[in-house]
Amino acid sequence: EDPLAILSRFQQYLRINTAHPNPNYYEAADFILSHAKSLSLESQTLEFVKGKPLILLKWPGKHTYLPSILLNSHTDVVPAEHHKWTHPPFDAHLDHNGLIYARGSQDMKCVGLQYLEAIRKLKSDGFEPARTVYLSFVPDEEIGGHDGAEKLADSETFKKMNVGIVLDEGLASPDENYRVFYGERCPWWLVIKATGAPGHGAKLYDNTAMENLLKSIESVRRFRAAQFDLVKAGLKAEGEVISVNMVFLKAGTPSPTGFVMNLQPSEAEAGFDIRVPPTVDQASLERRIAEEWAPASRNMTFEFKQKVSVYDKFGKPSLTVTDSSNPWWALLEGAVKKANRKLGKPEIFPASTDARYFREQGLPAIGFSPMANTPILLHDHNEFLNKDEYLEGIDAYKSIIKTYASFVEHTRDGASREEL
Ligand SMILES: CSCC[C@H](NC=O)C(=O)O
Ligand SMILES: [Zn+2]
Ligand SMILES: [Zn+2]
Repeated sequence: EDPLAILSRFQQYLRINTAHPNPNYYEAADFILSHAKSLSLESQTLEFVKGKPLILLKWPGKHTYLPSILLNSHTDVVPAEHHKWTHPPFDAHLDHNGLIYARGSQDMKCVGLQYLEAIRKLKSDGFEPARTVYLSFVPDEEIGGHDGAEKLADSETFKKMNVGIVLDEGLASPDENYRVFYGERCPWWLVIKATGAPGHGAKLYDNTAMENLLKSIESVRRFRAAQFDLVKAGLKAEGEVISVNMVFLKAGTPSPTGFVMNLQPSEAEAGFDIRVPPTVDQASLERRIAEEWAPASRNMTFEFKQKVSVYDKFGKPSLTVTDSSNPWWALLEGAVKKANRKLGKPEIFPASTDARYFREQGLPAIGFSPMANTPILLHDHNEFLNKDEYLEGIDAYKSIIKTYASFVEHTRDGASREEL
């Protein structure tokens, strides 16, 4: 097929404005459904929450008893500051260097459509899957996924799908190897609050709210620096340390001209975006927060706006095993190799994706977006993807989907289930 036709379908998807806070979900749904129809895939629109359609597509496999493959992607994108872009973020402009500029070109409309294009190619080759392949196009990932992937993973529909492996998004790779993720850090959004006696701005006294809060901030900063040093020294990867970033400070007594300057306030608070690797002992971080960052002895309290457990529902760290006990790894590696590409060392995703809802269920989930030789531009201005990288990604998925969908587990005596 003419690559321009393939690229023009990608551009069409990118031109649908699904940015928060008002994503045009129905237009995206119609677009995906029309593709599904042209590919003769079974389709279903699930609306767990009104106005937020989730599209589920099915390519039935020959062996319905085998666990299925789920290819997940989110249809929403983060907002863009239009005037700061070289090309408008929803034009999907293809420039003379072959770069397609658009919000969602990396995160992650590329992947959603690459799945479909790969299936289009496999179908035209006459390939028939042994395992059922599902595709989910979910809303709301960028705002937490609660009305999207989380509801899907908790649903009866999902149980019936008998999913055995999930593929979801990864990150672009500046070098020639694709990046691949076996887990992700858990978001803990912490608010700490200090109280203290108010008093005259000229008076030095102990236990003010500001002083109490500052002691905590100093303690958090020391911890942050120590974690960051491990990364700077090359001892740990970004996803292997706990990140803590202060995201707001709130204190002071407002006045018509700003803040009252000679009054020490009785309350002060700060917010932190903390990301916790699933390899971390959760209880010890909880103790640190309660004893060092917000100790009651210093008149401090704390609250989590969000706190995702590092453990799955069976109490195990929410990580997908990367050794030989998980055949999907070797299969992925082999399939990527067949497409003449290589995978980097498995990493922990530094932020959050919908994959956590599937790992939470105890399922293996792999984060992977086939973008090599590409700067990491997700959520940035001028997000772009090279057209050839996009097209090669389709071939990578073609190989992966073919490999995964043909995989028939072998029993210990070497006979496949099919033969038994
Ligand atoms: C934790 S809910 C928000 C999810 C968001 N995901 C992508 O950026 C993130 O901040 O990681
Ligand atoms: Zn994403
Ligand atoms: Zn994102």
